[in-house]
Amino acid sequence: MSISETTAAPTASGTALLEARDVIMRFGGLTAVNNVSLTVNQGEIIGLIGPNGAGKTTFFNCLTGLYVPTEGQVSYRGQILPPKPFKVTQAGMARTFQNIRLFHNMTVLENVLVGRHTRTKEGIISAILRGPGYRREEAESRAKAMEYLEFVGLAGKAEHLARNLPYGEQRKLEIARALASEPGLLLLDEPTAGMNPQETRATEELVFAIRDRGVAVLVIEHDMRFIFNLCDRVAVLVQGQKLVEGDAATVQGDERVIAAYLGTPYEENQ
Ligand SMILES: Nc1ncnc2c1ncn2[C@@H]1O[C@H](COP(=O)(O)OP(=O)(O)OP(=O)(O)O)[C@@H](O)[C@H]1O
Repeated sequence: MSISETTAAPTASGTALLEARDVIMRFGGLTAVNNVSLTVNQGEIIGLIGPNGAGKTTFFNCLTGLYVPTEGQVSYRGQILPPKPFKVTQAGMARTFQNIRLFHNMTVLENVLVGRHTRTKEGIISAILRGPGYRREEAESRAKAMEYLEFVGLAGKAEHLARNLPYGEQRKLEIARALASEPGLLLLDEPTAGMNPQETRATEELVFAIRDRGVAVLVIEHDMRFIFNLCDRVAVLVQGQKLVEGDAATVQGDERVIAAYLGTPYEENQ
């Protein structure tokens, strides 16, 4: 499928990477995402928060090609993305999942190698014949994969089976696998779910380090301390709609956000 051109809007903070415009996702009579637009620029860490069932994961699925939005448009670096996860990864967006999706009976290293397949060129015939091109590429892939494992702190466990890693390390492995596709934008769906405070702090550092490598990050998270420490901007989804978007102080001080989290309607003239 071809990727068609649109115009990428450069912004004050840098080049726009992801531009979601007026995205709507309906499941029968339920509008899970209702007209949401969001831009992520190069060098940014953007947070997506909202109460349970607000539509955050559904929006992620629309961005990453798992769902075809009912309406709206998603582009990356000015190219409209085809709604196919493989094509989205190839274009430069990688993600992790709320419910960890690793190949549990494969080793840690093999899991990262799977993440590299969108960046390898040698075809299936070459792989079967194990020609020189394939062997060279395989060696390069392994070296790169080890580099990503080193980066997330799992190099010492490269030969362990993924299923034997503690939960927090499985989340790190998912991040290494996503990074192995060399994305420009990484989408993290609840990266600290199930982590203890120490692991959460380490994940915070890891996300900063990812940004410092030149990868922008869009992150869904329920841990507010994590989000407000980390993010340049935060968008709040409530019942499928974007209620507020701004820096930490703006969002934290917004009465409507507080009301949405407490489950009480906010009256405009209070
Ligand atoms: N495949 C689907 N079919 C039908 N309804 C769905 C589907 N996926 C999500 N929904 C509904 O869409 C709404 C938004 O769900 P979603 O999982 O996106 O919310 P969320 O903000 O990610 O929630 P949480 O914080 O609990 O993960 C919910 O009402 C959910 O039940």
